[in-house]
Amino acid sequence: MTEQAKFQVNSLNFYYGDFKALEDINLELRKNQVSALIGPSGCGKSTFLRCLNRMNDLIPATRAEGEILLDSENIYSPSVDVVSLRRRVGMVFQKPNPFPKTVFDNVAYGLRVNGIKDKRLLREKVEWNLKQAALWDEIKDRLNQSALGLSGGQQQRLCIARALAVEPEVLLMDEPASALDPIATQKIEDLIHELKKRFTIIIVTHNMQQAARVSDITAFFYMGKLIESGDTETLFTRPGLKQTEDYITGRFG
Ligand SMILES: Nc1ncnc2c1ncn2[C@@H]1O[C@H](COP(=O)(O)OP(=O)(O)OP(=O)(O)O)[C@@H](O)[C@H]1O
Repeated sequence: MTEQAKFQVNSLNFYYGDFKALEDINLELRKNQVSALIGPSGCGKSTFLRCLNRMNDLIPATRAEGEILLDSENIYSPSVDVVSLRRRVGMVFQKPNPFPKTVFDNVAYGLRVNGIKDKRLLREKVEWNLKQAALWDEIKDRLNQSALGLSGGQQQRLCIARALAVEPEVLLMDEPASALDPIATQKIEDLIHELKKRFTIIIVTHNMQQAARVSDITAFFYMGKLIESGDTETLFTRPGLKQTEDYITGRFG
């Protein structure tokens, strides 16, 4: 594992029952970088992303082989506490999924779970995280209103604030902007750019322009295999393999 690596994935296979959804994945994901996972529908991007915080464990009859090192510790080793793993490796989903609670309570939720009771400290932390998610200015007067009344883009940034509140080290994002309009998408992309200074970010996207805009490295998956990965600019301008070139130029997928 290199000095810059946050995750080192070695010989990862993943199965849903008898179906092998990921085959022999080897990949380094670096600290304070944005890594984009691209590839046609069904190629295993989301499955791979969900391996990184063992969210797939929640799906019955699934099985992982190989290892995923997070700061040198295999997250699949029996001694790993999955709850604390998921605290370290937070996740934001495609569809914004705020709790049916107030804006304030959505962000305060994880803080309270972490044992913070002091009202002033809670308020400070909620404000800080909403600022981190570039949402504070828009909604500071609506903290006590339902999160469900926010726009889709605001809800997604609220979900990011909620994920950040538990102070993760890594943020997994599964198509975080695919349900949003171009302006809200731009805000999420700007935010990703800011957040990578403090976090390691791994994003699944169907949008290749978005991968090219936001990521430092890109990994191209096809039918459960990692075909090619590397520096985003190089991958998009001088891909090493014909399969990658065909995909990024829109010849298939
Ligand atoms: N819960 C599940 N049970 C069984 N098979 C699954 C499950 N989730 C995904 N798969 C299968 O695993 C393969 C990879 O799916 P995955 O969702 O990881 O692909 P993806 O690249 O993220 O696709 P998309 O871009 O459409 O979201 C597919 O063949 C899919 O049908």
